[in-house]
Amino acid sequence: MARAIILMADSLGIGAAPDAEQFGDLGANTLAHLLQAYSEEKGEALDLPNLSKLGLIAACEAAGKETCIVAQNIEPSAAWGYAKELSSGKDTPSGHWEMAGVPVLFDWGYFPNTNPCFPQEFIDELCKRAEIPGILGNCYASGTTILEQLGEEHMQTGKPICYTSVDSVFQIAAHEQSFGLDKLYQVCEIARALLDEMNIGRVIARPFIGTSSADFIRTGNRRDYSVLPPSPTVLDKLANDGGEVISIGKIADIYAHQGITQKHKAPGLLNLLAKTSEVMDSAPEHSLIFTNLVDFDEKFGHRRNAVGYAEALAQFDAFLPEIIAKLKADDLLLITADHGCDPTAEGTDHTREYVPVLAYTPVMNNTPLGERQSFADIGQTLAQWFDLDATQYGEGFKAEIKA
Ligand SMILES: O=P(O)(O)O[C@H]1O[C@H](CO)[C@@H](O)[C@H]1O
Ligand SMILES: [Mn+2]
Ligand SMILES: [Mn+2]
Repeated sequence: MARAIILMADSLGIGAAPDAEQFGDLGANTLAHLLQAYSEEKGEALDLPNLSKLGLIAACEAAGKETCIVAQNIEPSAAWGYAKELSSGKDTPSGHWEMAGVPVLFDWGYFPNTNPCFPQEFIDELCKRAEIPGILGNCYASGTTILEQLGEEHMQTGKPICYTSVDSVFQIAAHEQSFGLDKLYQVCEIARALLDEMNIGRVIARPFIGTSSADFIRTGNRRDYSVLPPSPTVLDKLANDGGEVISIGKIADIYAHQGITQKHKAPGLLNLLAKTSEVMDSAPEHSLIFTNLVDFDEKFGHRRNAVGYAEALAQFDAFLPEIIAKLKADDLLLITADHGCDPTAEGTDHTREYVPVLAYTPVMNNTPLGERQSFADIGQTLAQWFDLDATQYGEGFKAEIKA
């Protein structure tokens, strides 16, 4: 019996994927570029000793073919590699589901980048069923910028702010008090039902508080309404085998609550890490602790805040010894990402990148894992780790790391 802990660093890409050009992402490299921006602004290199020891810098330099500016580049004492994505999109569910053994090989529905961008019949039906007087937005937008532009009008009119991006998403922002959180969730559920036939991956509730465009701020009550993964993931396999699948943060929402046996939420990077550490004390054998570290993406990647991203990464690095110290002999620690979000790229969208595949266990062979052909190699490795039936996709690497 064994356990596994996945720390999903949301958006920590490590170099443009071979198909990046098709996504307009030639030259993207989230990690290398945030390190560069940090050293330019601060006049000194960021120190990531623990991530470096786990092979993050080695993986980035191998995948992205760019030098990473770090204070010390320590020889890895873990298994490290990098993976490219088979799925057709560079969105969160695609990256996650592929990592759990189910790549998204169909095309999601997307809204056109026009103004307005949503079909009128859909909006009419949404307003009728939700009993709302209309919508604001109806365009591609950054979720924080659109609050500054339309938040006050929303409070005056009661019309929710609806927007999208290059991802397959329909996002609804509304004020927690003036519109009401429950009402926002209801509108999202109605939208979810209407958007299934358009194959839209997620409807996302984006509640916010504040009194004017000067102080609007999004709250932790975000909720994602995802379609179901197209087939059972390794999470379902483990849960069906009597294992515990413990979601920390957004994981349960991303997997549409499939194959999850326990859920914990916590606000912000350090609280998510602290919750992970706490859960490690009690999680039984045959359990997966799966944590999504969303701040990297939401607070820094999409906001194109490279220095903030770097500082958050240093906080993550500093927390790692506590997690590593709690690992038992048969525990597997995996660190990876679901896509890139290069904070130095144009626009505010994700970037199509390689992701790190870092694996550590107290009793192991330290070995380079090389270029992995799919994120699904992680799911297959988990299937091996927990003695489950093999997943359809992915090459597992348990034999390479197990001493
Ligand atoms: O700008 P915000 O609202 O953070 O939106 C981002 O969050 C969405 C879901 O991850 C992405 O599609 C991206 O557009
Ligand atoms: Mn993500
Ligand atoms: Mn994102």
